[in-house]
Amino acid sequence: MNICVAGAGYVGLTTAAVLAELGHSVCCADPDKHKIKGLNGGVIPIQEPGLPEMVQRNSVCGRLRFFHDVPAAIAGNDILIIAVGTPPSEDGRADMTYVKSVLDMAAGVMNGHLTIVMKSTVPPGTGDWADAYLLEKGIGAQEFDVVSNPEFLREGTALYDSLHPERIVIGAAHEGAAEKVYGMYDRLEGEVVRTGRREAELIKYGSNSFLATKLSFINELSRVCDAYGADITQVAIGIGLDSRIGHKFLGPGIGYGGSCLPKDVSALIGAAAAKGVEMPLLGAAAGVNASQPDIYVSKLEAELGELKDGTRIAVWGAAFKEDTDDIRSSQAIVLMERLQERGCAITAYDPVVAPVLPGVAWAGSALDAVQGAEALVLATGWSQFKFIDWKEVKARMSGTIVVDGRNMLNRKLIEEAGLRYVGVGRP
Ligand SMILES: NC(=O)C1=CN([C@@H]2O[C@H](COP(=O)(O)OP(=O)(O)OC[C@H]3O[C@@H](n4cnc5c(N)ncnc54)[C@H](O)[C@@H]3O)[C@@H](O)[C@H]2O)C=CC1
Ligand SMILES: O=C(O)[C@H]1O[C@H](OP(=O)(O)OP(=O)(O)OC[C@H]2O[C@@H](n3ccc(=O)[nH]c3=O)[C@H](O)[C@@H]2O)[C@H](O)[C@@H](O)[C@@H]1O
Repeated sequence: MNICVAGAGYVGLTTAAVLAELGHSVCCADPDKHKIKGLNGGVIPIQEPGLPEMVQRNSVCGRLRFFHDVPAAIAGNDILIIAVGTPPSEDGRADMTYVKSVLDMAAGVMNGHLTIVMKSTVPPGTGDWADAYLLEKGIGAQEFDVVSNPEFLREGTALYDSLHPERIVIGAAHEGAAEKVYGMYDRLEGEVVRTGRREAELIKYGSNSFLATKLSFINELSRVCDAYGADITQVAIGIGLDSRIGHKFLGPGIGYGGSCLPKDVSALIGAAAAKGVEMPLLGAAAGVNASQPDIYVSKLEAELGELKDGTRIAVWGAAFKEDTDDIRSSQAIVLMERLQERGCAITAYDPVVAPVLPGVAWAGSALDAVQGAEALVLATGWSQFKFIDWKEVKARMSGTIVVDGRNMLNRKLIEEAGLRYVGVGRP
């Protein structure tokens, strides 16, 4: 199939590479000239395991090409995948500027039939709105279909998730349009869920909002564990053994971050409010998440006394989770900001994220970051932090407190090195 993917970000670039890998002819288009120039020179703008090799393989054989002239790239293809950002606007609802800009570009070059696949995460009703928008622009109803095909990949495992999807959701107004979109994925094995467009749009928001709620629930329960001296890791194992609940997403920590969970929670609340529906449960999940970094500040204060000007804290991790360079809505950054507000002198280290926060010193290694620190907080779960030499950490720190914000470190090794281990929801 001849496919144009609009957007060369996390989703667009991954989707373009995977569809080329599946044998399709793919143009990936993005108005960001710098990004496209880099991609044409083999520079991958994001950190995603396996992506550089897949892009290279498919570019060399001509199945994957990159363009900054988006309308020209759309013209002549029979499928257009929209994979542009839908960031939160001021009122929390999804900002549809970029989606609208792709529709405008497509409308200018449509010639023959175009199947427009909405892969960006968009509010319920967007498919209907896009139909109406194109009709208003004078495009005939027979010239296009708009199909909802939400994306469920996770950053850090994007290629695996795209090649082994648990489900492929296709929301279409009629069977022919759904079949066309399924044709892109017929070599994949995920369960195909065919729905109407609004249902597909809500499956996406519902999934991310449920995950966010599950995380806020376990984080809230970890606060109770802290209060009662119980171990949340044992509690989570026991809860998760109920197959109706499951173990995944029961890892307590610093709260959820990233470009999607926080934004999709507020976008769903906003979409519901637009129809007069309140979502107090989801609002509470967002509230728990917003206050989760404060739990860490309190833990530090419980160990060090009141944090004051110049208290030296080392923070390991800045990305919103491990194996990505994405810092959008990173709770690690939020924590650094809250510590800065109290006057702490922070030295941070992340294996891939470059300095991002004014006033925070950036170290070249995890060990350099702890030099002279009164306390260390692990904020992002990079696996390399598990294998650190704790005796060396102890030798370099001026204090002894290690706050394991992801409950992933080996407590015994830390204590044997003469350091004090403080976990989340652990006695
Ligand atoms: N990042 C993720 O893990 C996931 C994201 N999503 C959703 O996918 C969508 C895209 O997200 P990301 O890839 O993270 O965004 P991103 O911000 O990484 O990339 C978006 C790209 O779209 C480009 N763009 C803007 N206007 C354009 C236009 N008119 N034509 C072509 N390209 C244009 C931008 O220059 C940018 O490179 C969002 O709706 C997001 O909610 C869904 C699942 C996973
Ligand atoms: O719509 C999206 O963009 C994507 O959002 C999430 O994927 P992602 O943001 O890449 O990250 P997750 O792996 O879901 O983690 C989200 C946050 O929750 C945190 N988390 C996750 C799991 C856990 O047990 N505990 C925990 O604190 C992570 O550290 C991270 O900050 C969803 O998992 C994807 O299915 C979805 O496609």
